[in-house]
Order: sequence, then structure tokens, then C-alpha cells
Amino acid sequence: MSYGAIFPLWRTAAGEAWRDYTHHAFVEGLGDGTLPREAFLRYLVQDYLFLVHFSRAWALAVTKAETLDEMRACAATVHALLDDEMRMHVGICAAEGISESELYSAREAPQNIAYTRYVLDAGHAGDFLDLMAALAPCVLGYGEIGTRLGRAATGATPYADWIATYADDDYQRTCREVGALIDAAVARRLGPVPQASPRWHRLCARFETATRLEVDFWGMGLPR
Ligand SMILES: Cc1ncc(C[n+]2csc(CCO)c2C)c(N)n1
Repeated sequence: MSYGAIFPLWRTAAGEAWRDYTHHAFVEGLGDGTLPREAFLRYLVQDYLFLVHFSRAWALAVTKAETLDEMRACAATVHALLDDEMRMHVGICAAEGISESELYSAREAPQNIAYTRYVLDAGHAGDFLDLMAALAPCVLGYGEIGTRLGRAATGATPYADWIATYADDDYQRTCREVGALIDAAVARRLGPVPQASPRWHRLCARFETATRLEVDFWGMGLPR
């Protein structure tokens, strides 16, 4: 999956961390169905809280945007997170007897705090590009994971619905749109040869840090 021109450059610069994230043991357990249910639910409760803060980060991107197109794209993501993606978590948890108010008041794991606050700080301390570099691994990594697991899925895994959410055409379109948003935002601010910009290495570092925080987030969910 390329999702535009800048994402593959950032992904290559992240080196092994990218594979550690997208081929994590947690991900393989979702794909082959061996992930214990309690590990999945532990992840899902934390992920609900994660999405609350990610909605805040995309809302921050609205305020850091320089064009109406950027504002529209980021506002649409806030809406998609609050109204679509979080509903999947609420639905699965409700079926397991966990209410939305329990989800909202759950205690955040340190790995969750580290990741979400890192992304918010990237946006507060930096500009729109810093924020996009920190947000990209989450959106586009799940796109890659969904595509790979969706192709391999035998139907035997109880996590087929989760996989389908990210393998789905709708989500894949979102990934292409976010890839295009990043390409246009980088071209606008850094010009046609962004690798020559003094900012390039810092953007790559932000992407890699967020990728490593995704690895730790999966690790938080694994059986102890
Ligand atoms: C730890 C973690 N990382 C990534 C995602 C996926 N995700 C987060 S924000 C977003 C954009 C939605 O349009 C998507 C797909 C997740 N749920 N949890």
C-alpha cells in the first residue's frame, strides 16, 4: 500500500519499527484468531480512550490548517472518529457487558498516555506537518494491516469484523485521502523536494516515534 508519495518515504525511514508495528504478535493473533478474548477487550477499552484523544488531535489539526481543504479533511476525520470508529468499540464492548460510561471512565494505561499525549504535543509544539507525521502511522498502518489480514482471512478468526472494518473500501478510501492530504500539505510548506528541507529529518523522526508508540500499544494488550 502506498497511500500517496510521502508516506512510503516516512515508512522506509522508520526502518524495522514499521514491520514491528504492522506484523506485531497481537496483529498476527487477530489474523489467525489465536488472540485471547480478554486481550482483545483490554485493547479495545484502551483504544476507545485512545480515540477520544485522537479526535482531539485531529481537531487541533483543524486549527493548525492553512487552507479550507485541509480544514475540511481534518474536520471530516474528527466526525468519522467520533461517530463511526468509536461506535464499533461501543458495540463490541456492549455485547460483552461493558457500558460506554465504563469505557469513558476506564483508567488509561501508561502506553496509551505516552502515545496520545506525544501526538497532541507534536501538534502543540510544532505545525500542521509535525502533527500529520505523528498521526500518519496510526491511520495508514491500520490500512496496511487491514488489507493484509483481509486477504489472508480464512473466516476462522473471531476478529473478522475488526479486520473487515479496516480492509473495507470505505476505510481504504480514507487512507488514500489522508495520504493525499499529507502530500499536498508537504508540497505546500516544503516545496517540490521536501527531502532537501532542514525540517525533513524531524518529520521522519516524528513518524518513527509514533510508530514505536504503536508497537508499545499492541504490547499493552498482549496476555500477561
Ligand atoms: C492504537 C490505534 N492506532 C490506530 C488506530 C486506527 N485509527 C485511529 S484514528 C483513525 C482514523 C480514522 O479515520 C484510525 C483508523 C486505532 N484505532 N488505534
